[in-house]
Amino acid sequence: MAYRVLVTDDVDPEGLALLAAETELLVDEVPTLPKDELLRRIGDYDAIVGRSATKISAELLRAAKKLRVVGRAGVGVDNIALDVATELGVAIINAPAGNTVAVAELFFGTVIGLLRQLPAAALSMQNGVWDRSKLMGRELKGKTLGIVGLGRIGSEVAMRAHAFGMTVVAFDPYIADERFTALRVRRAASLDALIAESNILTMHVPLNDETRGMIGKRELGRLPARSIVVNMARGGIVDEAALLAALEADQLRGAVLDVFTAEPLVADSPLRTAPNLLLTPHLGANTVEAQRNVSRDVCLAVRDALLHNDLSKSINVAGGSGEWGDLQPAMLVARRAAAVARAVLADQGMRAVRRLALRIGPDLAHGAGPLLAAAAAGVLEGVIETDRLNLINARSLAEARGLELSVGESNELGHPRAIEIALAGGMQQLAVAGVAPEDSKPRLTRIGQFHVDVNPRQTLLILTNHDVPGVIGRVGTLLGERKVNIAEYHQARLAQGGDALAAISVDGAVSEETRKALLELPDVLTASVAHFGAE
Ligand SMILES: NC(=O)c1ccc[n+]([C@@H]2O[C@H](COP(=O)([O-])OP(=O)(O)OC[C@H]3O[C@@H](n4cnc5c(N)ncnc54)[C@H](O)[C@@H]3O)[C@@H](O)[C@H]2O)c1
Ligand SMILES: O=C(O)CC[C@@H](O)C(=O)O
Repeated sequence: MAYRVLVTDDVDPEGLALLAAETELLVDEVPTLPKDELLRRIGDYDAIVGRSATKISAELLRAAKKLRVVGRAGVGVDNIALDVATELGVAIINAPAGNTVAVAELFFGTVIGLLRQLPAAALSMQNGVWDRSKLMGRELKGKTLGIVGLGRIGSEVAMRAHAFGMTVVAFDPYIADERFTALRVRRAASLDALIAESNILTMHVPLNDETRGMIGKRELGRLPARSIVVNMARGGIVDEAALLAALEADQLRGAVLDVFTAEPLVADSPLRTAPNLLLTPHLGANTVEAQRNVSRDVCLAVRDALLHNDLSKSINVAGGSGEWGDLQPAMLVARRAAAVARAVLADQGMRAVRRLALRIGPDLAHGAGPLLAAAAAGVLEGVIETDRLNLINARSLAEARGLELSVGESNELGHPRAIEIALAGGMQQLAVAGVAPEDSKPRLTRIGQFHVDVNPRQTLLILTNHDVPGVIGRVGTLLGERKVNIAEYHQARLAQGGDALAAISVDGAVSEETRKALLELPDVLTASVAHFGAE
């Protein structure tokens, strides 16, 4: 099966060649498309790869009936309707690391340019002038650099700032003290405290509700006199009108903006003529090296998502780390154990599951997010009407139906790679457990109190019966007569002569008629069927 990939914007060819090399991928490269044309064409594609110029709106995502993956050749995903993508099960993949150094270098290039008046100097030389006295500059050495956001770019800026002899202070409540220490950066107690001592204040945070307008009139007024403000993160983090007013009032030494609330910046924007404002047209990531890096990173991840269902690079699959391949068998157990628990409870009359509690052994703790998503998908499989139930949207779809989800690590499951799903609703509860060893096939090991040992393949039939002679034979004969091939038959009992449970793995489907016929057999008490979706 071939997948179609639409590439918009200017994505570096090195990454695109990796996509084009795959016979199962058909790549169409187009320039940045007008909104309406993109809307018209998107329905044909399984994936779209682009940069910040292409807006992946809710409307576009809803029109993209085949879309499985959005690849963003860069960091910021503020051009993508992330919630809608998650709801629809569309993977969002970005390239978070490849352009970090490019932004950090542009920071020093522009700040030094501003401090040494390089744009004015270059212009004066072009105009035949030789006036050195007007072009007196300032040094970075000894100045205090205040960094808001000590993530990838903030860290690279901090490291380089030491080489210039600057004092480096940062505000980032989400970063641990150890990271500050490792970077030799002093932690500011608050944003206000950082602002109060920053000769140069630079923003390296994502744009979100917390950071929009973070630096406004009040904050600009609290900077030391003649400070510099830099925004290379996203337009809107520094309030443009307040910045303009502060520059016009000569309250600041200057500012650098690489990003704008509306891009491209309109030709007659007052920012273009503001004093001491150095503007660049969103050039942070515009180096040959950075574009090659992000293009390769995103294209490899899009390829793996489409061809190998590897969603480990997808930012909307919650909280997975480590090897995706290593988690696959455990995700299969989680999904199938949940489907078994749901099927058995449904036959006991409990259809409205209210709680799903996942417990995992310590060796699977790194995969808690994807495993919980897999379990949620197992509960919803065959129950909800959607053509795109997957690891991306399973949790949000389950929660939207009022299902409470929880996950915890446990040493009491008997195996470091064990998985237990407990479903509950009303007074009823059922736990189904399994293991996903590294060196053998995944197995279901417990259904309720019964210990079983069965590989959950296409369909699992779960029977309870009186533990009396002849039941296994009668069940086997009935299934044989109905051409249902048994792959594994595992009988478990709690005590001789009491109740017993059979976990029967069969090839193909088991019809409702066959299930009812099984219930008619002497000594069979219940019969449940869990049909598993595609792996
Ligand atoms: N100009 C460009 O071309 C360009 C290129 C790449 C990235 N960017 C932008 O730069 C920004 C930073 O990118 P990054 O790769 O370093 O991201 P990152 O996720 O590595 O770092 C962001 C940091 O901000 C911190 N943070 C979040 N909210 C905060 C808050 N309210 N107060 C203080 N700190 C907060 C986070 O803890 C994190 O450490 C993003 O907005 C990204 O879109 C711009
Ligand atoms: O060049 C781009 O597409 C934007 C780069 C940058 O802002 C990013 O988010 O990675």
